[in-house]
Amino acid sequence: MKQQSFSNADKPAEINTEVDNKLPDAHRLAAPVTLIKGYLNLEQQNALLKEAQGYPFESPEIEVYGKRHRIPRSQAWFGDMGCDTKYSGLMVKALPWPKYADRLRLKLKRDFNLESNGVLVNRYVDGKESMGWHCDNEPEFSAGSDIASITLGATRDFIIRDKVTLNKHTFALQSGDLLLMHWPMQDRWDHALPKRMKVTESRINYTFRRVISGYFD
Ligand SMILES: O=C(O)CCC(=O)C(=O)O
Ligand SMILES: [Fe+2]
Repeated sequence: MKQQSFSNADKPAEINTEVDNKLPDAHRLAAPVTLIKGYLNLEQQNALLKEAQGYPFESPEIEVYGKRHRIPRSQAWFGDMGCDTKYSGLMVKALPWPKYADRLRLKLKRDFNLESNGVLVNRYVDGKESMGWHCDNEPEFSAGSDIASITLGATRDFIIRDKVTLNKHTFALQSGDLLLMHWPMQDRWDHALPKRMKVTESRINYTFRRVISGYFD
């Protein structure tokens, strides 16, 4: 596979996870997200967790500053035909939708009119696995579309950071929670899932996205 530029998420960034609550409210931009706690019930969570055990997760090796290392998590991409993407700088062809992931996509469409044609699934086996600061504004993502993020398994801190003020908000995402990242959040804010060494359980995250079909053809 041809190696291309790596994404910021895989740079060994220093992650300062301190929440900045010092700025008065008037100096903060409203966080362009909506958090829906307990969006999925236990039955729905379990069906997805079971299904995810069969996903073909991959943890590609990439080169960062001349050194090869595997990304500190594993990932799988499902989508409609032609809805390919890139992650960690590598081209990824869409695999066909698994049953429960597709049902969840339809539920998001019904509940929020969220249009998605692909989902990136990330698996973090424990708190040593992580994702660095980045934003999801790749050119293959359709303008004007929100990204829906679903958490299953371990509770982990998800941090968003204003690109200009560096003001941060932390969300302790729990199993079943939904976080909607509203367009154009990706232009104004970065986000990260920092290491949490005390976490021993695994976490699965689904981010439903809308990509431009045939972008890489
Ligand atoms: O695991 C998460 O909550 C974040 C995932 C993420 O930011 C991404 O897949 O782009
Ligand atoms: Fe992201």
